[in-house]
Amino acid sequence: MSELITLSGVSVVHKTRAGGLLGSASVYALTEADLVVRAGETVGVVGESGCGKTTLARVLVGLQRPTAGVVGFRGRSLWEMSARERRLTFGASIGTVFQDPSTALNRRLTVQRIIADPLVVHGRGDRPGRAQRVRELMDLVGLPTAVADAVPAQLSGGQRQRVAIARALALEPALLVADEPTSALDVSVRAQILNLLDRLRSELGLAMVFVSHDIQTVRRMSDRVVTMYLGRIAEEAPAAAVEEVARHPYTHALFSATPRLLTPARPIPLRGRVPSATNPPSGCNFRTRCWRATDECAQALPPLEEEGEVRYRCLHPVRGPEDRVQPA
Ligand SMILES: Nc1ncnc2c1ncn2[C@@H]1O[C@H](COP(=O)(O)OP(=O)(O)OP(=O)(O)O)[C@@H](O)[C@H]1O
Repeated sequence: MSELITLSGVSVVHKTRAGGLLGSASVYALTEADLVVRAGETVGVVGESGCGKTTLARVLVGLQRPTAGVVGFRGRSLWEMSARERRLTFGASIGTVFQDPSTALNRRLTVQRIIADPLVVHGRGDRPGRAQRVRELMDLVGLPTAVADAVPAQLSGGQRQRVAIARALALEPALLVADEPTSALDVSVRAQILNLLDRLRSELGLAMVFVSHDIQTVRRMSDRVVTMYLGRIAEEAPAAAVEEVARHPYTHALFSATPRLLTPARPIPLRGRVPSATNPPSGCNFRTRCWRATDECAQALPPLEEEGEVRYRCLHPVRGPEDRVQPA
């Protein structure tokens, strides 16, 4: 599969005034991320709140310029393109769906105007051609033609997210980046939107980056799971067998935190919160919450290990059920 987007050593550091009298503080939102997204595949990104998932998504869609590293798009460096070229080529190739459709859509515009917007901005087609394309897109995402002249406030949450998805697909992108696309929706419509995204990626051959804090959803939606912790990619593993093949304790901790029907939850407590991104722990940044950590974990960032399709950074990887249990 050809490479669509590559991140090489990509970091995003925000300077804030949180330092008060001491001056500015640095927030390490994303640190030295290496990632490849290939045509047609779905990459799921998972981690707790504040782990840098949205920052990664914003880098992938070109909304966030990295403070270090290279974002490559079809072999070219994104931030070396002119702004015009970036918008015309990259902007048209990547669609974005964010968490909350009520804030992502212009409240004053009708559904058909919202969906047509990217076509207008990119000068695609004439007026009748665009109207035809809007009808096709509405049909594709399951929106009834009756809502074409409605404004977002007249729609349900699920319908609003369908509008956002239709708009994201208007320019026939090669990649759709969906950042927590169902988190703001009622539980009853979440499955419908996930099914829609699943159908679209197979029907349209789309590549997708699917971001969620819920590892079960990420596993279901993806070919590959990327686990993020405190701004770093901790692990990458094939989705189908992730629970068995994952080596990083954090990936297992995320699984243990999800409710399950058939097997009892594993006894891995994910204690406390993610530490501050202003002052991340040295070495392995998960060590302060990890039941397998030793003094060695504080010394240096663990090297990248590769076992088949699994890539992780951990000195004490999980290799069997006994490693998943916290010692008494
Ligand atoms: N513009 C900004 N200025 C300062 N800090 C920021 C900014 N954007 C993000 N951060 C910080 O960067 C870190 C990563 O944030 P990010 O939103 O990427 O995490 P996330 O995993 O998407 O979390 P959530 O699930 O809550 O959206 C957090 O500590 C956040 O507070």
